[in-house]
Amino acid sequence: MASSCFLRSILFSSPTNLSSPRSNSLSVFFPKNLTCSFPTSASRFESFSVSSIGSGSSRRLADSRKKISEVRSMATTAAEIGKDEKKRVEVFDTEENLAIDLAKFTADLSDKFCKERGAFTVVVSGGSLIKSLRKLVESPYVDSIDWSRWHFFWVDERVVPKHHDDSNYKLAYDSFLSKVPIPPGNVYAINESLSAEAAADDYETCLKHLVKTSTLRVSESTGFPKFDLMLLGMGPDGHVASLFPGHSLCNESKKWVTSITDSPKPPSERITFTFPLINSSAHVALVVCGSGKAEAVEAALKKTGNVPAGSVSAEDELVWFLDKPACSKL
Ligand SMILES: O=C1O[C@H](COP(=O)(O)O)[C@@H](O)[C@H](O)[C@H]1O
Repeated sequence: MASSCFLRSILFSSPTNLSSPRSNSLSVFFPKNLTCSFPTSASRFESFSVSSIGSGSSRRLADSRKKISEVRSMATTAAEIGKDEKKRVEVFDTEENLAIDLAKFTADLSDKFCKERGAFTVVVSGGSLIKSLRKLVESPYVDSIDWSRWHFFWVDERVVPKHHDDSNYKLAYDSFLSKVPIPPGNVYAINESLSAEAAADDYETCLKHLVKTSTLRVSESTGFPKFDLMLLGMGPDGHVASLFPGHSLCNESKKWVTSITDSPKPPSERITFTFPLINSSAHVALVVCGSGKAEAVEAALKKTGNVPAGSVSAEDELVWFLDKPACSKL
């Protein structure tokens, strides 16, 4: 059955061309279950240990001219610690470098899935994550990514009009969707004219339709849809999507999409993917910046507290993208 999922036209605008500075990631060691990134050369370590946030040294200026293709190789992944080979943490000296690496990470997955299956299913959160995606709509990615193969979803949405400042659709549209040629029919926004409950059901129906047409894969282990990539932010309280600490929705095990009418963070009415759906994704990136989130990062990664972000997993790969302030408690 076709869903009434609201499909919105996308405007097109010219890409901007910006130089691409390199990124730097450093090692963070945790008691268990993590694979971490660390610098493999003295220059990379020096670059971090001098707290190069906003640094204008000539070395970094020279580095900043290095090609974007070098960025990822410099953030060498290594050192598996513990059992969970699917989880790793990358820490960047600046949010700028994080954004560069996140763009490369996303573009590489886009290439892989477009080649393998002719489609790339991407889910985004709202909030600060969207700003950290800005490098994707710049050169070289804006021209090299096959946007026609993208299918674009939201992990959660506030039940407000699409032009409302609280709308996650508006946030993504203004700084991302309006700048790339994703076919309008591949952008799956909620039908905000419905109640929260009906909008969640409608979105789930939409996903079921996409499973039937094989646009969405299904996880062999869970039976839930398996998105190729989920790009998530985290709130200062450790919430992800609209799954808040202590809320019963965190325990939902059957529904794919559900509604909340008592969100502790306004607006109160929202729809959200459930944990089983989120955790059936092939790849998940959890992107967290700022010292205001350091305690929640600690609680999630060291398992010292019960925060929703600590329950996020992925079938193939979960990567935490952190800036230095966000990992200050680790
Ligand atoms: O309300 C929400 O908050 C979270 C976190 O937002 P941030 O601005 O602190 O990064 C976001 O991931 C979620 O999508 C949004 O609805």
